[in-house]
Amino acid sequence: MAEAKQLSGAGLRGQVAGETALCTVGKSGAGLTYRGYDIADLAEKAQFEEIAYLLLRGKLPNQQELDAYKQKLQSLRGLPAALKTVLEQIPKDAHPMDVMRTGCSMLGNLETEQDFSEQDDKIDRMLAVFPSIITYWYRFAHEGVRIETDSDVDSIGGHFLELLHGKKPSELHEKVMNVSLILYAEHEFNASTFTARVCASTLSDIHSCVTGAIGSLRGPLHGGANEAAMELIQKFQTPDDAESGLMGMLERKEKIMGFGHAIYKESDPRNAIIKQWSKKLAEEVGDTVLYPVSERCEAVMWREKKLFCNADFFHASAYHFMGIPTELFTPIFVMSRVSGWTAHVKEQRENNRIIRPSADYTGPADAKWVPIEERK
Ligand SMILES: CC(=O)SCCNC(=O)CCNC(=O)[C@H](O)C(C)(C)COP(=O)(O)OP(=O)(O)OC[C@H]1O[C@@H](n2cnc3c(N)ncnc32)[C@H](O)[C@@H]1OP(=O)(O)O
Ligand SMILES: O=C([O-])CC(=O)C(=O)O
Repeated sequence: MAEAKQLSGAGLRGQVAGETALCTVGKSGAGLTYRGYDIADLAEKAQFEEIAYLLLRGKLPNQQELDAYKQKLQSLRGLPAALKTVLEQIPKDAHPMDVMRTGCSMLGNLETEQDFSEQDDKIDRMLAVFPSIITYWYRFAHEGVRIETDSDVDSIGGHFLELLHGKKPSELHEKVMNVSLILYAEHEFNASTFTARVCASTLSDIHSCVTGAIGSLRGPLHGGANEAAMELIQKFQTPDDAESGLMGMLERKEKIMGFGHAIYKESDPRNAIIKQWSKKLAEEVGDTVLYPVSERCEAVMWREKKLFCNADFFHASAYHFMGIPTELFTPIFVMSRVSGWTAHVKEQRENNRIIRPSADYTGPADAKWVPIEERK
C-alpha cells in the first residue's frame, strides 16, 4: 500500500479545516472513496446520476429512486428566456468557464434560493441545466444557431454530447462521459470545494456558493489543468519530441500541467481509470500520436521527477478523441463537481460556524499618519 504524503507548509497543507462524511482522499496514500465506496468500483458500475444521489441524499438510490431522480433531472434541462438572452450577449472569444460562472450567477437571479428548504431543488436544477447553459452559448456563439436544450438521452453526459454535436452519441462516448463525470464528482477539501464551503459558512445562497467555486476551479493549478494538458500534448508530433520538449521544460523549471497533486504521493487513482478509456478511444479513432505522446510524458515525468499524472492529464486526450473542443474541458468538470460542491454546502449548513481563520501579520508596526500634502 502506498505511503501517505507528508503534508506541511504554506497553502494550509496538512491542516484539518473541518469534517466531512462525503469523501476520503489519499487516506492510504492513493485511495479515493465517496461515502465509503471505492472510486474504481463506482467508475466501473455506477451511473453518474447515482453518484450525485449518493453524495446529495446520503445513500445509493434503489431502482425506483434512481428512475425518478433521472426523470426529474431530465425535466429540468430547459433554459429560461432571460438566461438565453444573457448567454447570447457573451462574446465568442469569452472563456467557457466565464460563461459557466455568468450562467450560474444569472440562474441565481432568476430562480433565487429564498430559503434553505429549497436547496435540493436548486441543486437538481443546476445539475440538469449546466450542460444546456454551456452548449447553448457555445453553439450560438460559434455556429450562430439557437439549439433546443431538451433531448431523449437520459444521462447527463450523453445529453451534453448530443447538444454539443447535434446528434446522439455512440454507446462508447456516452459511457466515457459517464465515467469521467463520476471521477470528477467529489474530492474532499480541494480549492473549489473549500471556496463553496467558505461561502456557505456565511449562510449565503447556493448559487453564490457554486459561482465562487466555478471561479476557483477555473485556474490552471486546479480544474483548468485538463485544458493546459491538451495544449501541452498537442505541441508534440512524436513521443521522442515529447521527451525532449519535457526535458527542456523541466530544465527551465516550468510547471507541467496535469502532473502532481497536493494530497496524493505516488498516484492519483482516477488516472488509471481515465487512461484506460483514453486508450480505447485512441483505438477507435486510429490515433497514433496523442496517446503515445501522453504515455511518454507520463514515463518521463515519473523517471525524472517522481511526478505522476493526476485526474486531468489523460482526460485531455479522452475528451479530444470524442471531438470535444479543448476550451469546454473544464466546464465538463463543473457539470460533474457541482454535485460534490453542493453536497459540501449541505453538509456545512447542517453544522455551521462561519469559516474565519487567522493570519500571521507581516506588515509594518506603529505606522504614523502623514497628511496627504506631506506625502512623497
Ligand atoms: C483535478 C485537479 O485539480 S488535480 C491538480 C491539477 N493541477 C495541475 O495539474 C497543475 C500542475 N501541478 C501542480 O502545480 C502541483 O502539483 C499542484 C498544484 C497540483 C500541487 O501543488 P503542491 O502541493 O504545492 O505540490 P508539491 O508540494 O507536491 O510539490 C513538490 C515539488 O514538485 C514540484 N512540482 C509539483 N508539481 C509539478 C508539476 N506539475 N510540474 C513541475 N513541477 C512540479 C513543485 O514545484 C515542488 O517543487 P519545489 O519543492 O522545488 O517548489
Ligand atoms: O484535491 C485537489 O486538490 C484537487 C483535485 O484533485 C480535485 O479537486 O479533484
